[in-house]
Amino acid sequence: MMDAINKRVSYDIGCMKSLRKLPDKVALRFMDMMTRYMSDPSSNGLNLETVEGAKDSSIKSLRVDQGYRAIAFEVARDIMFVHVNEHDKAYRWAGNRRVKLDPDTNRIRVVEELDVTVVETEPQGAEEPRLFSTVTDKRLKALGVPAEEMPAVRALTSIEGLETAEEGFDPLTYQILYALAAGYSDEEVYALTGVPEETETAPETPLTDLTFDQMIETAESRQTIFIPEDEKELRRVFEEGLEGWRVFLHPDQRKIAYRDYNGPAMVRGGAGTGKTVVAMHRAKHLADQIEQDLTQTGQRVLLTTFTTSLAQDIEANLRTLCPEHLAARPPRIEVINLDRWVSQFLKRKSFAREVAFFGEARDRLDQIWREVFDDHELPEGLSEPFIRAEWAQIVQAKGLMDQRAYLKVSRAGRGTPLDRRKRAALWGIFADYRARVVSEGLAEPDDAYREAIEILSSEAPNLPYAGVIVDEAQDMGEQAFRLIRAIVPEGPLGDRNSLFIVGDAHQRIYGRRASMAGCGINVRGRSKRVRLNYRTTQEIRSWAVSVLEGVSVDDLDEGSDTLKGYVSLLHGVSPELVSSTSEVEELKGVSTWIRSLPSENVRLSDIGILCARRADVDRVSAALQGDGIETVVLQAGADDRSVPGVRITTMHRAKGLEFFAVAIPFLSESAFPPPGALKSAVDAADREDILTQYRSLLHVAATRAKKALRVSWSGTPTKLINDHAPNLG
Ligand SMILES: Nc1ncnc2c1ncn2[C@@H]1O[C@H](COP(=O)(O)OP(=O)(O)OP(=O)(O)O)[C@@H](O)[C@H]1O
Repeated sequence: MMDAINKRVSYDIGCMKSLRKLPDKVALRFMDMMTRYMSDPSSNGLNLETVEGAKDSSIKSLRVDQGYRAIAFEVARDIMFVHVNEHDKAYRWAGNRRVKLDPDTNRIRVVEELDVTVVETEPQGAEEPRLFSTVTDKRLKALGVPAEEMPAVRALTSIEGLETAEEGFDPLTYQILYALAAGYSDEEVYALTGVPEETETAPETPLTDLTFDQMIETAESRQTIFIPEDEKELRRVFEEGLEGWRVFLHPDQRKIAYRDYNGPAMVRGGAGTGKTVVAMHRAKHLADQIEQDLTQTGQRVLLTTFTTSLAQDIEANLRTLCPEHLAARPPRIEVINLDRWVSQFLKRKSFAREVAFFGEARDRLDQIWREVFDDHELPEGLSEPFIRAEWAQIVQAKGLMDQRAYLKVSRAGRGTPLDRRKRAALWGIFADYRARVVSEGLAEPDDAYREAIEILSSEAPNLPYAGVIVDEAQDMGEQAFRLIRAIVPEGPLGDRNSLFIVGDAHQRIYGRRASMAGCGINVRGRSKRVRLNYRTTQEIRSWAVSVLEGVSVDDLDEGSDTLKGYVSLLHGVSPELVSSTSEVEELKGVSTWIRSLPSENVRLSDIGILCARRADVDRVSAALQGDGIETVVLQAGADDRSVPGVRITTMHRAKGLEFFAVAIPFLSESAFPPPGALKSAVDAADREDILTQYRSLLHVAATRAKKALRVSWSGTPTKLINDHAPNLG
């Protein structure tokens, strides 16, 4: 007999789901027993009893209270709970179950060995069409359905029947069957379950050799099995309800987050594929390493984003995922948006100039440009907006400090060519502008980044960062990445686990662009893609993708990316595309749509109305309020969903958020892109860039919707809505 202290307890997703159906007091009692056992196994031993007549001798029952039993498998040092139910039902459930090590899917499976004759005599009637009658046994097996479950699969006649029978199936089998019933192709089912296709190369360790305690730890098993690290984590997961993602990662997500890399790594993936979740788990993994390795004491992980609101959301979620790392003194994880990090760093270094991120300081920069333009003659054929764009997109983005560098620089991507003479003339203007900015005690954000890079390179201050994780990488420019590289430079001992970069260039909405290689960050061979969309239905996703049709998108490095090969976990209704005759009618339509959403499932705070322009936000808010609908205009800072009201905000601010239902109004030709945006285009190439940016913005807005999307315009719709999008005639 093994000592109780050495037992490891785990819970499969079926156990968690069965608990949710029981009275609270039973679930609480079970939680209490299990957390007490975990905190002190020797004084709170688990009295596991053999289940008489069970097919599998490792199946055990545990008395939760007089009327309820939990069912577990006890194999060597592991106790894996799989079900909790009323006494008789629990025993009946346990009778035919077996635990199975399944090398084909690299998982622990819990299967029911059904007596075929029992299935045949079920009352559905022989003529009733079977749900999977067109799917062969061979195909089901290849997708990951174990032979033992085949009779039960064959007996199913409808999706509803499948849903009712969920508890009867192994959790992975259920996922496969559900996807098949919903019409997924085999390749899509593989993406969903993470089961490797047969053509993939065989793993190094033959999986057949794995024992139960090794098999339960695979990334695949852990898609459906939760192994708590301590009683605090167990309590958190029980208490928070089944917030699936916190514990049940997709195998690809787990493999990407929980491993070592010999250098910078990158994760790409379309909207809603759980990139931010991976970034959070990565932070936890690195912080766990810091905690366990005494030589790293005092170190921390920097998790940085482009926007403030995303940093706040991530910090709040990390407080449930790994509160101990944030509460440690000093904390083992720091979450902050990069602009803020730079400001704080420069302040500590007594940088005297004010960084013009927004507001009055930015107005002051506009004023300086006006003064400079008054004092200089513009080179022939070049406009003021062109010169300002050249400054921002070339000189500042690339950190050019002298004329020589500017004369040599590649201006790839800029439409209007500039010969040497024009460049020299322009440099005179740029140098004057820069001198005036400095003498006014101001700095542009790119100046601040450059300054910080210089300080880091020359002083090599001993920053406490063991690694940096970057979310929303697509919106960060070259200087930002040079800075990130300077925060954790490659050291004499190498570059292990230094940088972890997460992003999606399809969602680039601020016009900045950097290539990793160009910034000294080599991710070659360490670049991964996550493909399963957890947020948005297949129907909404494909509409959102159609908006980007024909646009070529980079992979945040030197290559290109595509939105092909993604799969959504959910199916639903197609987006509603609504044409109105006037904006008043359009807004009335939005009110009616809000009222038509099922109020028993959808809180007002789960509805988002997303507008291109700030001015429209207030207009929509006033109109909805006029119709008696409560609204909340989102400002900076985290969104507290317990405050009631439909959320109204800009498409930019909505980045990183998600809503059950989203409406995007004012997509008429004259309003989207807003006329002002295109007026600032300095040449044809710039105009193309702006259009792409607005396509991405619409893509971002549409992919905030989980289940329902309503897109509307009055008059003629914007050209950015693709002609062959669904429902558009
Ligand atoms: N393994 C998982 N199981 C269940 N839900 C998940 C899983 N991974 C992510 N999710 C959920 O999917 C949604 C999208 O995740 P997340 O915000 O991390 O995606 P993202 O790729 O960063 O999206 P975007 O780029 O659009 O901002 C969230 O609701 C998240 O909780």
